[in-house]
Amino acid sequence: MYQHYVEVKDQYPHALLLYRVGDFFETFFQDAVTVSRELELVLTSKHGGEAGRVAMTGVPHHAWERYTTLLVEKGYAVVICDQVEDASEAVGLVRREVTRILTPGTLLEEGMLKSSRNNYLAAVVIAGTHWGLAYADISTGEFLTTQGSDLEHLTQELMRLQPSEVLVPTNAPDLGVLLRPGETSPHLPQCLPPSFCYSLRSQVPFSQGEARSKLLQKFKVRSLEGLGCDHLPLAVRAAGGLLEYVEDTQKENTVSLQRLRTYTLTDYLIIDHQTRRNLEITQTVRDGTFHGSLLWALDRTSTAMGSRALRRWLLQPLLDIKGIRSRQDTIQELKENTPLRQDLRYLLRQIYDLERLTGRASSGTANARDLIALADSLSRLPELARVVADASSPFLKALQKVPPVLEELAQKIQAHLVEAPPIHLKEGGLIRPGVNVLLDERKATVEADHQWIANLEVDERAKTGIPTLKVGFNETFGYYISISRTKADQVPANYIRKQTLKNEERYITPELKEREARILSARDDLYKLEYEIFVALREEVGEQAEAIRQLSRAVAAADVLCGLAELAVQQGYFRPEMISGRELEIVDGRHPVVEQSLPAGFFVPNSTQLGQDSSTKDNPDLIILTGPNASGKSCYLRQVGLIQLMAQIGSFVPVKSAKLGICDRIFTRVGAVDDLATGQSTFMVEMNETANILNHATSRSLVLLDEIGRGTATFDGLSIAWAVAEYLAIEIRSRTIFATHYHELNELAGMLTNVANYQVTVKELPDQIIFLHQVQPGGADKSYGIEAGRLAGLPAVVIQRAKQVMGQIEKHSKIAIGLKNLT
Ligand SMILES: Nc1ncnc2c1ncn2[C@@H]1O[C@H](COP(=O)(O)OP(=O)(O)OP(=O)(O)O)[C@@H](O)[C@H]1O
Repeated sequence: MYQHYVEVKDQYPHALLLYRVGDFFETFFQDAVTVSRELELVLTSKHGGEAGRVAMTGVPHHAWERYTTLLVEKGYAVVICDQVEDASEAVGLVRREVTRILTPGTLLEEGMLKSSRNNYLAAVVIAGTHWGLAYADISTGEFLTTQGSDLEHLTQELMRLQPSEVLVPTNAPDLGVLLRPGETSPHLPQCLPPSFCYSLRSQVPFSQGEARSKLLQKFKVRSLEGLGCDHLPLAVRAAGGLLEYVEDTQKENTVSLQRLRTYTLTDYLIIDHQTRRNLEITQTVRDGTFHGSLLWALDRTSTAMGSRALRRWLLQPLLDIKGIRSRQDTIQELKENTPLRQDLRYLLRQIYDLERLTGRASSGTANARDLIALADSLSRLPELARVVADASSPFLKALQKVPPVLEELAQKIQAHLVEAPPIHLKEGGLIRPGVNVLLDERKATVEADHQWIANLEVDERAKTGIPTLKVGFNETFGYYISISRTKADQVPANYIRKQTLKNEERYITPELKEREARILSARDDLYKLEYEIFVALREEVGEQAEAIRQLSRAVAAADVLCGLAELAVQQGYFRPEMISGRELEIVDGRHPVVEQSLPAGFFVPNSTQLGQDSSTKDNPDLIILTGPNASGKSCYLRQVGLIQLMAQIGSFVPVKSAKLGICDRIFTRVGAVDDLATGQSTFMVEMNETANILNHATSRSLVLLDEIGRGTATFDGLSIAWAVAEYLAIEIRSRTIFATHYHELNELAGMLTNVANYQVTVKELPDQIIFLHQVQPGGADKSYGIEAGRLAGLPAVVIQRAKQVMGQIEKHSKIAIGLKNLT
């Protein structure tokens, strides 16, 4: 056995090998040490012949999923080598084979996945500054590919996807290594962010020829034109290499991936990683929690599929007005029609994760409970179709027809499987009576046998006169007759003693043993047939995978929109008018997350006007926003960004009314945090982010700047802030809100027609400042910084001195800047 173990282990030197021995999955040698350390399990050792004492750590076979999940979460690849024949039937060593390779990106099992987010496996191919990226979620079947020519975009796309594992073809000698987050290798291209798991793979499957033929073969097409990637060699190489890896790791499970879809980054609103972080779209900046994020505030979905879809939409808002409007139409219909919305939500809540259940069915890992859940969900779809029968909006119409084949499939599953089947598939109890004649016969035989055993107990009690006599069964001895030791002298002569326990003696009789052989083989035949019927049923589901998934996608989208409609009703959101121009007009906007964290009515709404074609002071391109600390500048900035982003996923927004031009990108630069991980100072992070904005923003972008130039000397900082504001207003003409404590920037408005000053107002009382949180035209003339210091408890002498110093500075410094092109 050890020899076989070592042979298998040699093929997977970089993975942990879980090797089935009896009721355990064992690990040996160094793997045992690692597993014992990582899972805090006892490390034992056993004599292993020539190998001497062998370290081992085992986990019970029925709990392998739980333990494997923990190992995979810690960034290990795990190889499962299972027994593939019945130990009792084996001649010599039980045959074992690798049945599954689990890596972070190739999970299917329910307990290993998070229901509200996709689990992406990605593959990258880099050639100079050009790159190809493919990604798939094998649990839901999504499979996409793209290509680009700027490595920065590759990084941004990976940050959007947050893949669990990234495949990288290399010439590394140690192929097969899985680098855990933070681990480095000289073979990993520099541009790849260190926060992911990387699998170093051979170049071969990622070569043009191999990858291409893999895709052609998988999707049964003659050319890649239909998949949209014929002209994108790097995208093809990434997709082909990814496909090969999936097949390699899934072994006998065939994964049904949807048809490969090619996409372009410029099809979507671009939000870079910093902006996604700053706008707290999926997690908060402060502590990285979901609670307090935009997704948290917006998610009113009823299904896991809807929840995943909403996350995808928020990370990839649209540019296409038509697409946005058809989402809006659906929300509008659902918002206006309360009974429709409520009925739909009620039914959606009864639909399980069809996408992943289908994935497990088609890969052969679904159990009977999965199929029951799938059938129950499918059988809700006709009801769903009836509820939306009169609906007129696009996403509801998509639910109006359920292919009859799916209805029939649901009925068939329900007719075949018992209502509450066991988890194990090979121990019977799955199939209803009346499904299969042979099965019913076998059941009758097994039942007759049970009856025979029950009668035997009664008969033997009568024969022997021992009322406590029992017939029992265990896996080692089979059936036996148990008699308490005190009655042992009354045992008939034909009883053969088999085992002596503390209080009982166990016997067999030739008659019982003969019958036992029949009973056990009848039972095995029954279980086998039940399993075969189940597998055939599961395969039938697998054949309909594409149809089920197509409908699941429609259900997920309707769920997202229904949730957004519910949100719009609960929170008083309205439909923004989406236009192709540059105008951004928000009347009484609110911050969607802060508003929900405050008591009702406490949030102060504020309006915004930016970017009309003929810019005036009322409709500037750039707003300089001043106001004391904690008055609400950051909140206002983010509010505008979030409203624009929500509008571009098709959602209604927290406003009284809004007219919003489509943005190509949203940029933010918000309060600097030291990026210790990359060894950059606060100021350098700030400058990098600002450079990125100035190099990429267009007149269609929305730029939100919260302080620039704070991390350096005042005059340096002010000078940079001035030059940046001027460049944005004159050269780029993006729509910009620039929050700052440098009041000098207010002078810009006097020189440029497309710049306006706004301030967040406060009310000053003798010993306190009241924050009104109202944004009004005009620049603040005072920064209240010293006042804030006093309120925070700085000693009175320090405050006094600070006022003196400020007076001096104000007296001596007279800044006259003027405009770049006017000087
Ligand atoms: N419109 C509003 N209505 C009600 N409360 C608000 C509003 N805007 C901001 N707040 C509250 O004020 C607090 C401070 O806001 P914010 O952080 O935006 O201030 P700031 O002006 O950016 O401060 P600093 O200059 O110190 O960064 C927020 O936590 C929020 O609770």
